[in-house]
Amino acid sequence: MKKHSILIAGGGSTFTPGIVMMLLDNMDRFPIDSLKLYDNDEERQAKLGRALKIVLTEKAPQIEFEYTTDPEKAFTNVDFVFAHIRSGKYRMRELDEKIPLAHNVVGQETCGPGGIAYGMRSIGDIVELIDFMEKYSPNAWMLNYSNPAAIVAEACRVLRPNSKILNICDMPVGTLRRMSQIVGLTPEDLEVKYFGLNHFGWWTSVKDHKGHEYLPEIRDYVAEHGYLTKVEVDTQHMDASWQATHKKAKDLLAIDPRFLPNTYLKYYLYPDYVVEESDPNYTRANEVMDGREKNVFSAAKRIVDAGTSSVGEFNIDSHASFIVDLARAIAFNTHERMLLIVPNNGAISNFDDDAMVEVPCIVGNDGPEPLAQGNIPMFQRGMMYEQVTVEKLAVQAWIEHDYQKLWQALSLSKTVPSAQVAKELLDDLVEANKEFWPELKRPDKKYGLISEVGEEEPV
Ligand SMILES: NC(=O)c1ccc[n+]([C@@H]2O[C@H](COP(=O)([O-])OP(=O)(O)OC[C@H]3O[C@@H](n4cnc5c(N)ncnc54)[C@H](O)[C@@H]3O)[C@@H](O)[C@H]2O)c1
Ligand SMILES: O=P(O)(O)OC[C@H]1O[C@H](O[C@H]2[C@H](O)[C@@H](O)[C@@H](O)O[C@@H]2CO)[C@H](O)[C@@H](O)[C@@H]1O
Ligand SMILES: [Mn+2]
Repeated sequence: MKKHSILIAGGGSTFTPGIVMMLLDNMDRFPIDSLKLYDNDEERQAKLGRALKIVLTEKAPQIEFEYTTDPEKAFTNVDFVFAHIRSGKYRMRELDEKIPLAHNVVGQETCGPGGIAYGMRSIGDIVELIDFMEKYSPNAWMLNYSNPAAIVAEACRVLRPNSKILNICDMPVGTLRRMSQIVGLTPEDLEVKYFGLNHFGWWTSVKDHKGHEYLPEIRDYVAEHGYLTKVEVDTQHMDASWQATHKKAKDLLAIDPRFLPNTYLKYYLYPDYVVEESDPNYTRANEVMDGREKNVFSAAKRIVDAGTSSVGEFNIDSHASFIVDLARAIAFNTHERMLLIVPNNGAISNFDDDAMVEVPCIVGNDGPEPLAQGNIPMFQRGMMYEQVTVEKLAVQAWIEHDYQKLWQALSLSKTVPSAQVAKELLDDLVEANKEFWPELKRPDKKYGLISEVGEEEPV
């Protein structure tokens, strides 16, 4: 079996150790002979790199391993780039969440104004990674988890339409794992139909391989418990805020019980509830910094201090298995069925061809072949059209350095109550993101000012 060479870009990510452990666990079905880490933060990456060197020396000494901040060293001679960078790191994620909340608007990593702000930081960094890959390993594939995946995917479609990059999300696989537990099966037993955008979609069918439809049974469960399962199936998402998110799915189901909702829809359908439930002084970024980040980096430190991997725990989960399965599907032409973010091109027949949608695909050597999902109903189509336009406007704003388009993107987001709030928020986000965003061209003063209440002259 051919052995592959993997680069993990964002080597200092909290998800890097899990993916490395998953690669080691899959050596019989996806053997590798070289593994490299690349990050632009030398110190952060070295903390994990030193620990992983010990793990690999003990468990798979035949794999060549290195970590580097040099793009040429990193991207040369690789078959796959697994990318999961966080432009602006947790410091900026915290602001993406807290700035909107200060305006009583949803504060979330990938949805609403926070997601748009993060997108404006990510686009340039992802394009840079693609360009490194194409320069140093022109035949490689990039499998990209870096968020916000919807905006990143649209930017790739527009800016690098022929590049071998696949944008992916672990939410559908994580939720499928929950669904399979609800009906007493495993994810491998089930095959789904799904349509939507990233973090914005619906399951229309969940069948076993004999064709039995489980959606009604899962629906009955979700109507009562959301996706909260009796036995925790997820090593990452035990935190209170995620439990609340899984539970809230029951209210997402209520608005259209024909389909099973993606949990992220809560930010669009119940934004007032989300704001009410949020603590503007302690958001998910704080929970992650105090939880996953501390756990991963302290496990790494224990390994480095002891000089052996037997003292530290790195978890593997569906996030890691999905990216490894995807690489294997491409490498060995397995034609597995997976949910990916791809140009629509008719997959959803009554939706725009040039929208980046999330649908099931068959994956082989040539990448994904999207499966037709047919027509979608008016309610979902309307919501998706609004949201995809937000994402497209944000990408155009980045490309054209256009303040007006970004203001439009924020105003159109279902999470933002008015153009007035959108503008106040945007001005705070511009200020916070000075280091990262392109400088935006301001609107024509003659038209671009909002009048204060009571300021209008009588005609
Ligand atoms: N698509 C999905 O479903 C999914 C699931 C989980 C995580 N993610 C994403 O994975 C990424 C990593 O998440 P995390 O919580 O582990 O973050 P993290 O901050 O722990 O790791 C990100 C790493 O990227 C590095 N980095 C930032 N900009 C870079 C650049 N331009 N070049 C190289 N390295 C760079 C940082 O130094 C950091 O070490 C985030 O984008 C997150 O949103 C996506
Ligand atoms: O708040 P975070 O940083 O913990 O996670 C944000 C990410 O959440 C989703 O990924 C989850 C996934 O839904 C869950 O099933 C499990 O596998 O863990 C994942 C990561 O923690 C989401 O899909 C990502 O886009 C977010 O970045
Ligand atoms: Mn995701």
